[in-house]
Amino acid sequence: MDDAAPRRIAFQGERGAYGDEATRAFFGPTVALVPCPSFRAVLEAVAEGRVDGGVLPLESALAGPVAEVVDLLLEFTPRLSGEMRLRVRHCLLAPPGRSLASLTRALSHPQALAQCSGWLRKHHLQPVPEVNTAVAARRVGEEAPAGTAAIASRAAADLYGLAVLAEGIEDSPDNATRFLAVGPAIPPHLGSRWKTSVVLTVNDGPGALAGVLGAFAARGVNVARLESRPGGVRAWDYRWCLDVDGREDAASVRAALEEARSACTSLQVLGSYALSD
Ligand SMILES: O=C(O)C(=O)C[C@]1(C(=O)O)C=C[C@@H](O)C=C1
Repeated sequence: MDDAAPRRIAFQGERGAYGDEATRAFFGPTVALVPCPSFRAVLEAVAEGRVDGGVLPLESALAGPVAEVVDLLLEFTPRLSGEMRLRVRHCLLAPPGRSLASLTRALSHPQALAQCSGWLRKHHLQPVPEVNTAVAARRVGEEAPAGTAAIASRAAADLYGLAVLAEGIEDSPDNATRFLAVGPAIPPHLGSRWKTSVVLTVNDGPGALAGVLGAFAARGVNVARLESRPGGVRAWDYRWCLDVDGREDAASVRAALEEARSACTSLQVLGSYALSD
């Protein structure tokens, strides 16, 4: 990689998406942004070395995991190179001149629709899924469909010539999304806190998962996330995704992983990465 050249980082969506904002927050304003049509396309670009890295949303504080991304990370197992939390402040956007009363539908990414579901119910707007918030904003800007607004960022309003009819329409002021940087490019300015992500399967039986968790508890290692995904060997077997605080090579984490491994049918460390402050 040429050190002087800006790093090429892929994200899902178009300019004005939250992935765009997260990529610039991670890598700085001089990053070369590579918009991709899907989360899978981001990981393919990273795997094939066409970009230096990618940025993906993993989980929302309000709407929970982005299941597609969780599964794609298990499929591609890219290098995990950093984590950040982005405060997500949604706006209701419409072509200039439209009033809130004239609207019946709101187009957006399913995660954004979920994060604003209370507000949409209150204003009798039907949620309509679109692949990305910025794509929703561009479509509403270009096609101006009758009665239709988009939910996206204020930056998307400016980019696509839309008016902001309401701002901060997410159902909680704590709305934020955890983004992961993947691939060889390590974001600059990460902090001193680290996490390690692990995926494991256990035998079906009493205490199997408790045995795994106990290995971390006994060494004072905090389990920050525990999530189950389908896709074990047989139907109704689960893959458990764990994030624990600390680096894989820290003595406590290493010892906990070793003990946990003996209680698992499989255990794979996906990687350790630092968090932005
Ligand atoms: O649609 C976007 O703008 C995205 O970047 C995707 C995404 C997501 O999938 O969670 C990212 C952050 C917000 O939570 C809403 C949507």
